[in-house]
Amino acid sequence: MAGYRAASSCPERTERPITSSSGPPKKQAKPTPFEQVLMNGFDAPSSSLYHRQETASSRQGPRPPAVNATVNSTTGYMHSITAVVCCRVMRPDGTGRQAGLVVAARLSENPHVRVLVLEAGEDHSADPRVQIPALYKALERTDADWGFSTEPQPQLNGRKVPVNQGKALGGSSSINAHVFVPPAKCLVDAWDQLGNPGWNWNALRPYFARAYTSPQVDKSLERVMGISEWTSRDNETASGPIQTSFPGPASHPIREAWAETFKISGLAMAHDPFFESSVGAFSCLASIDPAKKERSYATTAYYHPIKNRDNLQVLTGACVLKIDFDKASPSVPKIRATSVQYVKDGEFKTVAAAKEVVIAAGAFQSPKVLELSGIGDAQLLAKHGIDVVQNLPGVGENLNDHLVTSIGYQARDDLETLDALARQEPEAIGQAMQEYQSSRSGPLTSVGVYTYAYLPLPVEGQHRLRELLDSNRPDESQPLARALHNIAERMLLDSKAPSGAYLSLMAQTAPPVEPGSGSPTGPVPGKFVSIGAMLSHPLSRGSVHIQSSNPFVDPVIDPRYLSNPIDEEVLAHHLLHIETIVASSPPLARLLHQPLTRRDPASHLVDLDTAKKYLRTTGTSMWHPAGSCAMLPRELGGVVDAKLRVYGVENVRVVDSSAIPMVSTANLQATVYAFAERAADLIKETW
Ligand SMILES: Cc1cc2nc3c(=O)[nH]c(=O)nc-3n(C[C@H](O)[C@H](O)[C@H](O)COP(=O)(O)OP(=O)(O)OC[C@H]3O[C@@H](n4cnc5c(N)ncnc54)[C@H](O)[C@@H]3O)c2cc1C
Repeated sequence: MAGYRAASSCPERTERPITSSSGPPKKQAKPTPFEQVLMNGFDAPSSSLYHRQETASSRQGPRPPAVNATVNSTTGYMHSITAVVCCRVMRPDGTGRQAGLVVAARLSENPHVRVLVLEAGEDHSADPRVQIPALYKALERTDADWGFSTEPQPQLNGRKVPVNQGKALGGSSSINAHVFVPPAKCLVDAWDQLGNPGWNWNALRPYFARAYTSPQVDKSLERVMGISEWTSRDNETASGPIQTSFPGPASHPIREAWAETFKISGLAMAHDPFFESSVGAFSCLASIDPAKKERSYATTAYYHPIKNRDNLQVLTGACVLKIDFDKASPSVPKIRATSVQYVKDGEFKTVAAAKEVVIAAGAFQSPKVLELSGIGDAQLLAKHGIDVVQNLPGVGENLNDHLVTSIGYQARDDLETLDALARQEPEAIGQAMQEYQSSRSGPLTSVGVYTYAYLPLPVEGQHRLRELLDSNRPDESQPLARALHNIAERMLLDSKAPSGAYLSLMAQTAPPVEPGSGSPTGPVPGKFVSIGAMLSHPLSRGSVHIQSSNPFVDPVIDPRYLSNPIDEEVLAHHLLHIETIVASSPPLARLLHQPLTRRDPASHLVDLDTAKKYLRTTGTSMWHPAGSCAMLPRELGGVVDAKLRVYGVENVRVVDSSAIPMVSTANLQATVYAFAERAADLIKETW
């Protein structure tokens, strides 16, 4: 560790001394008592579907571990194992992330395999903010969150966008918003078309069923829940560890109104979207245990039931620094990982990797672990004085994420919404707390997102889009961009393929506000239904790279949102479509105050230009970064092959959202669970 640069020589933005924590203090890290959380730490879902605006005072990076000593010990845990040792590095700071725990749980089913998980964060499963669904926003910028932000985004008026990532056992699944939705079939099939044989919908579908349990629904409720016309459901097969439910009150009128509204335009989802997802509207699931009304996630569902296995060790507060390798030589044909360096409790340690290292540090930090270990673009590594183990320029590239924004409409007075909680009204909080404590009911049982729709590009956008597709076709010098463009072209012009994912939220949201614009800056009086649209399959590609060889420095995250003009055009059309649906469709419009009243006057969209302007002002991350260690052919910039093995290295894999080459159609967690489940099978096959 002596080689790390002194703090003062590194950029001010993220560089911190490695001997002490710096930067503004975070919110209290210790779980607060239930009442205190509600009264003091509650940041209601509405304020909140999307992030707060980045401000100087809100920027708090992860606290670096206090490192005073240079210790290089070998734990011995991975030594002299009889059969296989999988040192699973669930990310450099630990192994508790979402995908990592799935793989650890599945691999350790074999008693002859010993698995070590290293997770930088702690186990927060007893924290009420993790358990109680509506409190997820209170975890932002706490010790359970890495608290990253992007570089300024030119297409978003130069804004830095907050991009949270869970720093906890269970990773982002411990702080996420619970929405549990599958990708569309065409999206998963596109992974195969990009050169990943066998990664298609038919192969992946059984792994969703292995990951989650589909809830039973009383027949008499199916109509009001908007699912009575599903010809098939995933109940028969889906019985995995993650418990799911239809969140919120079963008979909330938004469900039926939403289903009816889209049915009128021929866009009802004909079946359970986990069965065969295409286009249409549906009532969505949440990863909330239907009996306990608590978060069900990687830690509680995959790890807790097996935590006493003799062959599984999980270390929290263990931040991975780098992987050590035996370089290739005439006697060693391929580079081989030999050990992993990490820091825990201020001590540097090394653990031998007898079999494999599985990196699962998430889309922002798996590239960081590889680069710090000497795997990445040779020029970048040389710039930071890191010895090149494998020149792999795709590491940290191809970052893609969902951009989202929403429009808030004033609701009818009798509609149940979460706005009073969003405003932190003491009476509403007291009542919600009482309901939750006494009967596990009421507004704290969900985040207020009950319905989704996967929709194709509205017809009126198709002509202009064809022109844009032609004029922005990448040439042959950009093979990955060209391949993605060809896939997008097929999907965007196909009425059976979604390009936008819509959701309803029973509360107002507080998107970023431009000074002097006249838009409200915080929660306003009244009840609201917000309708959001996210860009399902972005073409814009960004990057995430180290900016120093010091492992305690944040990576530079630049998603380059909307840098491809096709993305802006597509999402602007979907935003306009929200206005069309709401204005012209009685089932949904009947739930809203008439004449329609928008929370923010700037969201009154009249044409494509106003929609684009609103998007640039308010667009933000939906927290679904993917693709930065992409599973792709090496000549397309791939980092791992279709068995998730890092190119040129014998025994290192990446299994997490970073390996997913194109982000899911909507929220990512269900896809990550299925991806990790399949990865575990692929790993087992080779042992
Ligand atoms: C605020 C928020 C809300 C979200 N809401 C939803 C939602 O409602 N529905 C949905 O489907 N998806 C949602 N997501 C996205 C979803 O949770 C993620 O896509 C998914 O959890 C990613 O899993 P992963 O395994 O790739 O990475 P992660 O779950 O982020 O795991 C990475 C892990 O690696 C650890 N780590 C990193 N570096 C190191 C290191 N050097 N050493 C040791 N450990 C390290 C991290 O601490 C973390 O635990 C949300 C995400 C966030 C952040």
